[in-house]
Amino acid sequence: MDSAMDATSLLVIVTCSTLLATVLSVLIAKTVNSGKGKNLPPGSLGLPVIGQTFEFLRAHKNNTINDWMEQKVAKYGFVFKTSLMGCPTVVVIGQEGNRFLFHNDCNTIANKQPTTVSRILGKKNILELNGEDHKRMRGAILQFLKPEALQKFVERMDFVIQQHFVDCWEGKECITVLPLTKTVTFRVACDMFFSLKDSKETDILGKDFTEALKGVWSLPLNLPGTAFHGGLKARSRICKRLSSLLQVRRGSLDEGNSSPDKDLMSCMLSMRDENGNGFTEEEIIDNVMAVMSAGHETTYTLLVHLVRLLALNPDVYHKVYEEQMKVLAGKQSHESLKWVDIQKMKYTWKVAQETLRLTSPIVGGFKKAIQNVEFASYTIPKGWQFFWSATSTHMNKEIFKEPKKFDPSRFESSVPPYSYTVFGGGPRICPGYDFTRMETLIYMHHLLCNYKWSLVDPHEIIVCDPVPLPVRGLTIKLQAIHS
Ligand code: HEM
Repeated sequence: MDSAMDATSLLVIVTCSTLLATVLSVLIAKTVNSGKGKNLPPGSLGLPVIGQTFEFLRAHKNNTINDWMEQKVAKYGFVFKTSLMGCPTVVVIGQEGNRFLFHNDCNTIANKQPTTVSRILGKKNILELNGEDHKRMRGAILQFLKPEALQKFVERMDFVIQQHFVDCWEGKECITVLPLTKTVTFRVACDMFFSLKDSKETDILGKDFTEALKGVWSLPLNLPGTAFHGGLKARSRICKRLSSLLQVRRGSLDEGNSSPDKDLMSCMLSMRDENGNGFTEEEIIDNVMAVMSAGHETTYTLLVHLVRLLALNPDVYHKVYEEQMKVLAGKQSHESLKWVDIQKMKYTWKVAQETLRLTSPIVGGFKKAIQNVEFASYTIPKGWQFFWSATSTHMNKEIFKEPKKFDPSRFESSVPPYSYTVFGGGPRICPGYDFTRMETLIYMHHLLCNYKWSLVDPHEIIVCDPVPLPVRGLTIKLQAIHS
């Protein structure tokens, strides 16, 4: 009964809001066309708006977003207007567009997230902040994520990952990669961000995070049974748990049993601005949640595709294997990896970069025009949103020759600016780059040094929900290496 009501109200709300959005878009389109810049290529504005959003979402889900974009580009060029999520949108593809969006000041073009982001991750989370507030919070997060600070964590991360291989891989002939990478990356995050090591507790928190993230990727409809409602409930459980962990971290700092560089929470608790003011509990909790959400799905998606693409490309696998064996040869038995070892894994990181180019966990992002802006001689009116597409730029054959081919050697020389945007760009470029690199390389080292593997289904379909992943989680056959 409940779910029938939910479905009906959902349909009514979607229909009403899209009708309203259609009317608004047509009105706004008229405004644009009377603006001082030349008119934007029509794209599809004015056609039934709901169709565009559904087409976009369907293409995203089926992992055919690049084909969808390619068709639009062939028809309208690299800048065109359409309507996505009920909002008039300018899609901008390519280096010039990326440069324009990443470097515009926040009084002209601001970060824009769906309302679900602030409701689930909290209104103080970094993704919601602009200007000075954003700078201050980003500075604090980078204090922990910058390479100089991360170096101290290599051994700790190495320990969690090695333990994961012992617990979940040893003695198995077959495993499914996706749930395991999800667990290990979450355990690493809990240890690094608030020193939580208990695996039962991290697994409970992990389930709540998964539910909260489903709420982020849903319609903001707070009715029992909806993903958004479940997400809000998960958020309040997470906040309760993070709040009690915060008291523990604060207590340890006050008693002198811990230091500010122990984990992200301790680092944020210890920071003071020039007036001696620290962050509030709300700011710390919202931002620990934001960092975990931004860093978790993205990283395990990369690991799953690395396992997949190495199995499909034996030549590349052999080169990665050689590199990891060289690193291993320089170590004492059971000695943990060090920062200097990570720096030796250059080819393995190129393979990861190429994996990200082909299967970017983030297809692109939305921004919003705060006032009328000019781009490529077009006037884009205040209130419109922009969509920048990472994956379409990555598939541009002018920049990446044979773009569909898996070829890590393209990263042997530097790629042109604003063409590889897997981590975004400008003042909001992903601050988790070095963390991702470190975790990925430690994981690959232990995988390559201990196992050979093959895919049970080399043709497993990839779907985006919301990140691109093999639909059945990528089952592999394992063979232990006794080195
Ligand atoms: C494969 C891994 C990852 C990918 C592909 C990725 C990608 C991105 C992208 C595209 C953005 C938006 C940039 C923009 O708007 O210009 C972003 C922002 C962000 N990422 Fe990552 N990310 C990854 C891993 C991580 C990790 C491991 C962390 C944390 C440990 C992290 C933390 C963040 C944060 C906090 C932001 C918001 C930055 C801001 O608004 O200033 N990310 N990431």
